[in-house]
Amino acid sequence: MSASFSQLRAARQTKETKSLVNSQSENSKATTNETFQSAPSDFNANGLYSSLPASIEIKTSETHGRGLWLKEPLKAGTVLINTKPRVAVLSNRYLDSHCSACFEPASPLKRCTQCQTVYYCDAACQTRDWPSHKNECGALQKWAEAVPALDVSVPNDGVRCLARVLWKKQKQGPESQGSREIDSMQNHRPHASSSVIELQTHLAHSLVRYIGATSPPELEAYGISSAADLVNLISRFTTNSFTVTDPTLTPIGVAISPIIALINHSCDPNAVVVFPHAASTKAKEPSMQVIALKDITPGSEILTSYIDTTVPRSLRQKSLVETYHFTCHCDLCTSESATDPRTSMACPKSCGGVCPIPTDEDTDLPRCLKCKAAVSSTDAILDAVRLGKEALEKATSLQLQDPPKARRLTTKLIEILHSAGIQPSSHPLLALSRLQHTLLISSLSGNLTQEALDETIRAINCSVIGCAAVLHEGHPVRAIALTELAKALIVDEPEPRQGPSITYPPSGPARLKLAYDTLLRARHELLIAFGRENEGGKVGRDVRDTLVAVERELGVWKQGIRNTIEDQPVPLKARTS
Ligand SMILES: C[S@@+](CC[C@H](N)C(=O)[O-])C[C@H]1O[C@@H](n2cnc3c(N)ncnc32)[C@H](O)[C@@H]1O
Repeated sequence: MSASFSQLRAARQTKETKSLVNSQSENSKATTNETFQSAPSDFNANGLYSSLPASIEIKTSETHGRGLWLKEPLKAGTVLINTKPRVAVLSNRYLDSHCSACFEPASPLKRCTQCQTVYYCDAACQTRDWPSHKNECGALQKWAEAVPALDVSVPNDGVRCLARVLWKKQKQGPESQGSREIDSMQNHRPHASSSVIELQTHLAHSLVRYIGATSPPELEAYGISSAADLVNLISRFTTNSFTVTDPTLTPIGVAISPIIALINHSCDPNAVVVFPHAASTKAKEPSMQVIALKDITPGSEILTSYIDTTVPRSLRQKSLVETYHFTCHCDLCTSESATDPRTSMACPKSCGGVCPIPTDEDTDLPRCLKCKAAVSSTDAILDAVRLGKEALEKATSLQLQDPPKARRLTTKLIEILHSAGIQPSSHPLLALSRLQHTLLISSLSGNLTQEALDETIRAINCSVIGCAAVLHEGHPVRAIALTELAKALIVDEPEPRQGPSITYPPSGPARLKLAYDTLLRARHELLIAFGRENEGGKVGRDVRDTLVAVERELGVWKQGIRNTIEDQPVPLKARTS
């Protein structure tokens, strides 16, 4: 079986943004303790959210604002909402490698001859994108002429996305359904800190310059009659935008969907937002879907996660407050369990139990939950965790600029944290493992050695184990990590080891069998993560095809063994008996 590492994708950010990989819980405590009311019927009477499926209704509460609630039971892996983003832009980084209409990577791509900035697969993609690109084309040219340096010759992703919102508003009119849905997205401007206001003001200046408005009356065509209107729009964008991801969850763009933005957050979500890539041979545009991660009962709120839920509660709460201005009261955040796998380490007496990782705030020594042994070497553990966090920050910032350095840093700190007994699901070990796994995949070349391949497999296996402990079955991050493990296991071994396999990963036929079992697990999870009706998205369909090929190979191998056995001379003893 031969596979290549070029198929395995790298560069995924450890940090999730509200988007892709949103996960959630069935009934969070917050929802059970409060009164949620069906939204006034004028939501729909006004024509807002008219594309909401009949199985879903909008309800409101004082603490959460509006949210989406399910009226019918639904199974994990069911598509709850399938919509086109209102606007979407490719990130600057991918403008010359991906088509700006369908967001697919292609080579060769055709460049827009006017702005020379965006690329398309073909004339069909270009024609489809023209209504959105029309204003943008001229604006990009003017921007490039005016800027002082090449590295800022295209405005940032946020400015380009917001400009597309404004051009759409101008075309459809400020009173159109689309414009009103954008205007009714949650706005946190009154709660913004002074540093956020400064940032938003800066963004507002860039936006006005980019769309080419030179006086306030010109902005009225976009439904903007004051500076406050402009900053409100930017504030809504911050709270409600989504990260567009490619099939392996690499962030490649930014999108806005007012309907999907109605979904509230839980750190233990019951649904995820994905860009599954249609089952058709060629996706025409990035479709955005909300998929049930768990079986959901009628009368439950649909909840996704806005943030990376593999990190401990304190970090989750910090990013939710900073970006979304609320404190989460989901089951995961309010439960008192001493055994959060995000903050646990092995028993210091190696009894097989776990204990909480010590913190600076502890007044008593943490103890093993099984044998009650105390963790006495708290200073050494605190040091290891602190170093791990510093290395994670540094390696994350170096991952694009200097990947070998980032790789060395992650490898060193993973070893230190392992020796300190930190569990693979704990922070920052899991984050470092995920980063290392990504970096190792992208570093593999044609001259692959057995050692490098096995090291990569072990690293991916660590992140699979960690993710499985903290993310629900079928979570896209978990499903993709399993897929990458399976794909690494089927790469041809440069020097297969002889004799019985006692170490991980095994070699030879045992490796192929492990690859097959891992592919089966990955397929099961992909069907949930990216939807059964999408056949698990693009990756799910690839895994299905790979499974068929591996089955054939395993069949040949089993047949070969049978033939070999049948070809053996009958033992002498048997002949005489
Ligand atoms: C994307 S919007 C979700 C829809 C929003 N509730 C609305 O009415 O438009 C995100 C905002 O909803 C609120 N929100 C979301 N999840 C919440 C939660 N679990 N608890 C409290 N507020 C929440 C916060 O104000 C957050 O900034």
